[in-house]
Amino acid sequence: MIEGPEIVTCAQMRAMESAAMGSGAISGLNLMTRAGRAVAGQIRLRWPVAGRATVLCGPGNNGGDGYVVAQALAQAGWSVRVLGGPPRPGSDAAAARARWQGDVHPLTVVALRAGPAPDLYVDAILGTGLTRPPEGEVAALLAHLAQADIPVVAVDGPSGLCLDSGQILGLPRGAPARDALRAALTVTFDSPRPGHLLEHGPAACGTLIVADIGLEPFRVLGPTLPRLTALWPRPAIPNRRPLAGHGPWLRKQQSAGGHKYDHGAALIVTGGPGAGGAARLAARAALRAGAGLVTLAPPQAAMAEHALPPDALMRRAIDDGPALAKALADRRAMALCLGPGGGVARMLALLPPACAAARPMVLDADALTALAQAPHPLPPSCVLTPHGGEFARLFPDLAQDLARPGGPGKVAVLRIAAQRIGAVVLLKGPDTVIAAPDGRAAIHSDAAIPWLATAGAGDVLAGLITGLLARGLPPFAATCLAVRLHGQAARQHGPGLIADDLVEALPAVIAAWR
Ligand SMILES: NC(=O)C1=CN([C@@H]2O[C@H](COP(=O)(O)OP(=O)(O)OC[C@H]3O[C@@H](n4cnc5c(N)ncnc54)[C@H](O)[C@@H]3O)[C@@H](O)[C@H]2O)[C@@H](O)CC1
Ligand SMILES: Nc1ncnc2c1ncn2[C@@H]1O[C@H](COP(=O)(O)OP(=O)(O)O)[C@@H](O)[C@H]1O
Ligand SMILES: [K+]
Repeated sequence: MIEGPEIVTCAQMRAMESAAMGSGAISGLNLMTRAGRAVAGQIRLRWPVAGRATVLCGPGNNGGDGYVVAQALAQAGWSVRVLGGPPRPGSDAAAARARWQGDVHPLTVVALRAGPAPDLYVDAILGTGLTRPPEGEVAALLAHLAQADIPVVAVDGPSGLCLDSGQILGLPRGAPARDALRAALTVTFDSPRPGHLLEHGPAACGTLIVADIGLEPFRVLGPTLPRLTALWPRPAIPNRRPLAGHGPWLRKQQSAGGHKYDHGAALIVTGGPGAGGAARLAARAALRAGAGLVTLAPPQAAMAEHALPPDALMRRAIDDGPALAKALADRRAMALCLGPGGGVARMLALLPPACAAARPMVLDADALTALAQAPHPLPPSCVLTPHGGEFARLFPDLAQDLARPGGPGKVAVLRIAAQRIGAVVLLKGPDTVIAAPDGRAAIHSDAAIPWLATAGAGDVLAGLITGLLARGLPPFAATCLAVRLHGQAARQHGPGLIADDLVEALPAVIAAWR
């Protein structure tokens, strides 16, 4: 299957920790020691010359990790100053604090300012135990770290970032996180959490490192917790969970024979006169994805506009619903793409026969608006690719949940959307989230490729998915692979990208991944 490393929620992480401790094989203090030492190791890798560190330790286990970091850095010759809040008596954090041989100053801005300026701060104030927006002294400390021109290393996550939703608690959703803490480096444990990759997460975390602390044997992902994977970034997790192979698909080895029809055919419906560009981008991408035959379907009045390169594109006039139904009676018309530049009225007319044909299908742009206006049962193997506005038209109640601070977060909302509509749903944006009706989900962070937000990029994505569907890839896998190809094409091209470049960059991406 085409999947990336597993992402675990905070609750799953706690369940793994409990399972590990319950097995008797490892204690909480052991785990804390591994976690803290992993952070110290990453610091020493990046700052090889021992310097000064100020470690801020909160009252919970995140703070406990912090005392271990302090001890490990001090042993390596660092000059370490520790600020700490009182841990719960008898807790692992209290035990870790007792092992720290130096002073512990109060966890206050006054104490922070009283010491010499360090070379780096270690933020071990709050991790997965964050339950409310930081306020008072904690909020003041975080504001101080955010403004200081000194690198911050975050333990598990920057304090204040919800590691499930990716929202900085206390900031309105979607608000720029300019004044919030931005770590230079975040070291988390076992697997990324959704919040490292969603919303404010990527900017707040800086470089994300995932350290193995030996929890793998205690992975307790029951059937009620379907897989959530990271398509990008791909954190280095030592010795396990390599990105599963998509090479055969990229090499076109899955097909039974060598004929172009054996590689699948796709029909890309275009808009009326003057509105064919979006569908052309989608069609070119479907060809690059390896579909054997791609046909553009404009209305008769726009046919002449499509007598353009690439000559590899076929054309077939489709004026109305009956004409589409006739075209789809040809068994070779394998997969369908409806929406890019399509026009809402045309999509309203074509959606019913398209759904009736029960072919693998991508609905994008105007087809999504049409579907919102005239809800229609979808056939199996459908993929919907809305941006935020289209999503709100299709799922107004879920869009409100998404916008609510402290709400359920994108992954949970997308899972509900996919199950409700019975199709794979991909929500585009600076983080792309994909969910299938059976609960499988994936995240691709586009935060590092802002130049991908360019007109037509979504059309290319719709075409890529259609091309892979035409070749027989199941909808969730086709969508995940298309998103990875799309993102990597943007990454390899770099700034200055226009949507046409994405299409042309695909062969190099495929060549590198095969
Ligand atoms: N779960 C696991 O498998 C492991 C967890 N470890 C560490 O343990 C951390 C989780 O520890 P905890 O569950 O103790 O949680 P935290 O240490 O993240 O925070 C819990 C404490 O912070 C308080 N708190 C929550 N929100 C606050 C706010 N806005 N302002 C002030 N105080 C606030 C809570 O009341 C509680 O006292 C992880 O982030 C990680 O660093 C590691 O030791 C290794 C293994
Ligand atoms: N801020 C961003 N950073 C990076 N990529 C983004 C950002 N916003 C949107 N994208 C990506 O850009 C593409 C835009 O798609 P879409 O909104 O459908 O545009 P269009 O309809 O013009 O093709 C999607 O792949 C989306 O994930
Ligand atoms: K932290």
